[in-house]
Amino acid sequence: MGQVQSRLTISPTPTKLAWMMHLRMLTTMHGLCEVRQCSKRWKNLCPQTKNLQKCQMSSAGSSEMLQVTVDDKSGIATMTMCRPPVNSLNLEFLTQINIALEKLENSKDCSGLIITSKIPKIFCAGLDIMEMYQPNVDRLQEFWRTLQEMYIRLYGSQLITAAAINGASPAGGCLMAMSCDYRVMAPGYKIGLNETQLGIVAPFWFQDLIINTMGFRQSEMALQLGTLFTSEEALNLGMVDKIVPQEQVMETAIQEIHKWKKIPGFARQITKSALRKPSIDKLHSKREEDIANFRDFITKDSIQKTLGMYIESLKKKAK
Ligand SMILES: CC/C=C\C/C=C\CCC/C=C/CC(=O)SCCNC(=O)CCNC(=O)[C@H](O)C(C)(C)COP(=O)(O)OP(=O)(O)OC[C@H]1O[C@@H](n2cnc3c(N)ncnc32)[C@H](O)[C@@H]1OP(=O)(O)O
Repeated sequence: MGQVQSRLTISPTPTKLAWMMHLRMLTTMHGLCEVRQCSKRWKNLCPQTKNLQKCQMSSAGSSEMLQVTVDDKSGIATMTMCRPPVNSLNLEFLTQINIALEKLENSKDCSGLIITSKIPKIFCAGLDIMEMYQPNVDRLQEFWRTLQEMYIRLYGSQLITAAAINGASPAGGCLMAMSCDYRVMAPGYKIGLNETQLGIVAPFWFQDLIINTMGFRQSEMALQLGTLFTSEEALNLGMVDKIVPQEQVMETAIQEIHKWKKIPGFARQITKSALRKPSIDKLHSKREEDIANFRDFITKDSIQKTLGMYIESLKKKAK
């Protein structure tokens, strides 16, 4: 019974049309022709393979930034991020993630999704800071819309989603992990919404997400202080659900999804949707306003100066 899951499919609504147009515009603007080709290739490949379905999506110039595999037997997909050096989320990478999320959501063979990283000691360093520093304003706005899209897709996914956090996960990396249903983390890494430490502000939907995850009081402290928690602290706060040794992170995520799969899918999905819909609807209703706020905030001289200094500090640290 647990295996028979009905899934909300993306119908050709105005939202879907807008999304397709958005993707088309991106491919034109940023030369992402390979993304489109690869997403076609994904469609063609999957029915032909027998057991492990493998999809590799790459954008022009960089191969295998995102690897997606679907285990035919269990229906569990694994999305592995591999964008060196630190899996930072730029426009192209986010676009690939969104395309993959859409495909998996619409695939009748997929019931669960694990997000993880191939880069040692890093889950995801959050947004690519270079997208926000001395930006082209059109691209900056597209970048933010694409991040909103990722959150809407992942937090609102009908799939059972788990983050296998096998490395550092600050800011946007934490957003991605908290958008999943379950988080398993290796010990000794940091996770949290550290935006204020960079002199920037986590927008309302980041704030809603952390509040939904670990409650108001702890969130207001964490958000104001921009705290990066150790894995152990994050476990105590409910930001992550389990800590296991590094080499057991993936297997634990798989086992957890199997556990969730035993619950009748329709009941689980309706419950998830009821719990998460208010936050998602809020972002939907304020989407354009949020993009304008982000643009106006990021392009302020004082914020550009702060970001410049932060980039310098990261570079110095890296030397
Ligand atoms: C009124 C308000 C209205 C609206 C809202 C407005 C605002 C803004 C909200 C914006 C939200 C932002 C969310 C974010 O995600 S911001 C990004 C935050 N991320 C971080 O702070 C992480 C920074 N990185 C690190 O802490 C470390 O790099 C990390 C722990 C991930 C890994 O450490 P490690 O020692 O392994 O590597 P490093 O030597 O530090 O780095 C290697 C190279 O990678 C570059 N790097 C690191 N992080 C980023 C990044 N996020 N983006 C781009 N590049 C990054 C780093 O500079 C090194 O590069 P090189 O020097 O080798 O070239």
